[in-house]
Amino acid sequence: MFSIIVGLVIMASTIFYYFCVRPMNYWKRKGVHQGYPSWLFGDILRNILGLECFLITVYDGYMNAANKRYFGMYMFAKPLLVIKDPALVMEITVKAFDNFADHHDIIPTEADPLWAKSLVQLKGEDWRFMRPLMSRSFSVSKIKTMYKLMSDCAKNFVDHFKNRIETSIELNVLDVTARYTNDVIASVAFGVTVDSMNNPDNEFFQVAKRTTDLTRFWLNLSAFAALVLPGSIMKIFGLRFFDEDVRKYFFNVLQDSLRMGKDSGTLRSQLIESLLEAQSAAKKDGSLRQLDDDDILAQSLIFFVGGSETVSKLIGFICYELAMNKEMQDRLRAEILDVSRENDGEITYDATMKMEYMDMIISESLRKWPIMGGIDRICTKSYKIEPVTPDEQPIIIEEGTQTWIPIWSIHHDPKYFPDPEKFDPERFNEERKKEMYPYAYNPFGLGPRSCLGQRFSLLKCKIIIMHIISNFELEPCQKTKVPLGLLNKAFLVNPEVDIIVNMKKCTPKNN
Ligand code: HEM
Repeated sequence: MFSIIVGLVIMASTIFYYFCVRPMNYWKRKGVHQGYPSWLFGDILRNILGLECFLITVYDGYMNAANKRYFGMYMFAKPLLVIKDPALVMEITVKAFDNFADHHDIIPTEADPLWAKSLVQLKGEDWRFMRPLMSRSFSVSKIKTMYKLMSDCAKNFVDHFKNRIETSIELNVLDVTARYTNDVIASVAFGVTVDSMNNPDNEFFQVAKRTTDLTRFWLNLSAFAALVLPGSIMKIFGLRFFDEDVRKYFFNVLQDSLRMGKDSGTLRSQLIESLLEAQSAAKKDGSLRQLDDDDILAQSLIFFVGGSETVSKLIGFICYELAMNKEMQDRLRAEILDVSRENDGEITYDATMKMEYMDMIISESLRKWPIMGGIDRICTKSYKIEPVTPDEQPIIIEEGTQTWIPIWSIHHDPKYFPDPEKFDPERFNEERKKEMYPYAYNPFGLGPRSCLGQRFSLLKCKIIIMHIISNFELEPCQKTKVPLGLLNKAFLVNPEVDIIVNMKKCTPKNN
């Protein structure tokens, strides 16, 4: 009996050592700096418990690894190489793209086949096939045609508040900007008109809200579970991105929109138009790679997952910073009104693109609040990082290893952005932009896999800010949280509390 117990203890200790202790020395064995990971959970225990935002955990590790170009972390037992040095970031994302071509599976294909078809998750040849097709939908000429649709939604937003009797309104910024971004997506990606400003209970908005809430418990649980569980187990527990009813709902919306487009001879969805062209071209020439309806639906849903929360949060942070910095707000208003006067009150796409101070404000907001916080690349072909400092040795990154580009940390590193907590749009004036450390500013990622929606997001953001600032004054109120930090339970950039500011109608005097 005694020997059985001893045997079991030895077996349990050996298993524990091999699965929970030994993996936490992976980077040490390679001579790479690492922190103090805990057994089993690695460096993410506080994130799993919702005690700290993952970006802050990485930032602490980043600061502790002073003078290093990279350092190691662990997500449970999975090693993660964090790239600190902007030149090395460029090497991995651009020069060595073929070795680091893919993202890791946020949710495995087996658990959520629709999510696996979206460009964000596509891999290898499938990604190479889809990226140029999708890029057509985001060309300058396509974006220009979206200008009017976006302006209509922004005008609806402003009218909603202008028509209210109060001269000052306490605004939960993210709540209302989510409604604006929703209406834009409904219009440009699905070709339907919804009015979430005046009718926030509309079904499209309600289903979209469920899809885009990236802080929702099940999604975060799924993302953590995907680090340890095989797809088949996740499928059994229903851990996925898109619920079946969400898929069905948007599939029907898309089908209706296509049918109506065919009947009237005009298809309003800019995105679908390009994909449908590709679908019928592939059918005609009998190409091996056909596009099915789920391929198209998956790309439309990216607008929600990649492009809804991100843009509404960016607008939210800009409103917050402008409310906190009245002089900057006044200067921006003056620029907008000047451009408007020059164009007889009608601001065009080209005029919007010429607003220099607007660009500075948005760039600095994305510097201080880089919505994605970081990006990953999976090593798809093993790669050697050559040493450049005396204390470095060559390291081989093995195939399958995950790397992390800590955008938040780099954007908050005083070495690249002095006084990083200060909101200072002057960092992006023509003179200082030239002095900026190369590859340190990357809110949209970089290289062939950088954000496809960059142009679209910036335009959508400029249009609404233009409408808000030319009609209202923003100022902090009692409920405005100062300073504003990050939400602990979120993985990426989320404000710790609602962003609440006062919005006052502009009087002719302050116009
Ligand atoms: C403020 C808004 C946004 C920010 C800050 C942002 C940021 C990012 C970042 C950092 C990446 C990863 C890039 C990389 O790995 O190098 C990304 C990827 C992507 N984004 Fe965005 N994004 C925004 C809005 C949008 C919008 C509105 C759309 C679509 C309508 C969009 C579509 C995509 C797609 C499709 C990818 C994957 C590209 C690929 O893998 O080829 N994003 N975005």
